[in-house]
Amino acid sequence: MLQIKGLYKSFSVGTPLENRVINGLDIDIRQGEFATIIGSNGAGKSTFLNLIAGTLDADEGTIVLDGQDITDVKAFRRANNIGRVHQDPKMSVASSMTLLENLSLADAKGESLSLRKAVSQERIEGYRERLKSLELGLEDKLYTKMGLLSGGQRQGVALLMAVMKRPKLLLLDEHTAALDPKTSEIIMRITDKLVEEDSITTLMITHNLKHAVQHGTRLLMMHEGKIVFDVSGEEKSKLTSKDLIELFRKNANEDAMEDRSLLSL
Ligand SMILES: Nc1ncnc2c1ncn2[C@@H]1O[C@H](COP(=O)(O)OP(=O)(O)OP(=O)(O)O)[C@@H](O)[C@H]1O
Repeated sequence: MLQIKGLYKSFSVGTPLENRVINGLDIDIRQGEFATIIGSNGAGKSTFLNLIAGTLDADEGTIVLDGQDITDVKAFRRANNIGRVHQDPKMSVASSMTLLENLSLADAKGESLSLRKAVSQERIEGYRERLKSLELGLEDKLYTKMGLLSGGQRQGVALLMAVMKRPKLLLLDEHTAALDPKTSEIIMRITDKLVEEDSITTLMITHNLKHAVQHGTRLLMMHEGKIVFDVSGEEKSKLTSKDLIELFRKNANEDAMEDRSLLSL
């Protein structure tokens, strides 16, 4: 489904601040896989997702999504097939617009202006049903501005919007990191539900080692711009947070042990 070969990305090239962030990364993600991605601060996780989404251009390498080479495809075109949720809700939803306006915008993604349909009562009822299934009390808030909703409610809506057009790929960039532990569990339950409903191929960056082992079908550890550990299936399901700390010790340097990953067990 997603094949990445020989990916490189550096910042500030040719200056004393040159930073080689992605260093020959190869990965093949199969259809329907849900991979959690962990790694110490600065390992290149967000840069990796930015390169897939096209918000950053790769220096070298190829990215193939569902058989199509998208390496040179612009980010706004890739967005037709790639849904994304960020840590900051402001990057995924329009805070000054109502919930209904946000949902209808997501619903119209990829359609030309002339083909966009008016929001019918039937559509509104459809949105209400989907919102109800999130169990976040959003079904009666269609005319509320997004900025007035709680952080958890906004991330729930952001997830719903990201999967609304059944994307080929869903990218989650620490989408629960800004939430309190209880709300973060609720958002992870919703994540699992939405991903499973449509078998969406998903990549999720997390600093929460418990989430990394409890969710998804595959786990990837990044270090210095490469995948240094890759486990799936039964092996993944047997993995514990403690095993991950051991793996950090083995695969990363001592600095990695100091970072906030260990605070989120
Ligand atoms: N647009 C950019 N311009 C310059 N440097 C950047 C840019 N984006 C990322 N970097 C640098 O690349 C390195 C890796 O950053 P990245 O955000 O990918 O790491 P990460 O693994 O997601 O870290 P964290 O867990 O802290 O979010 C960092 O040193 C960062 O400062």
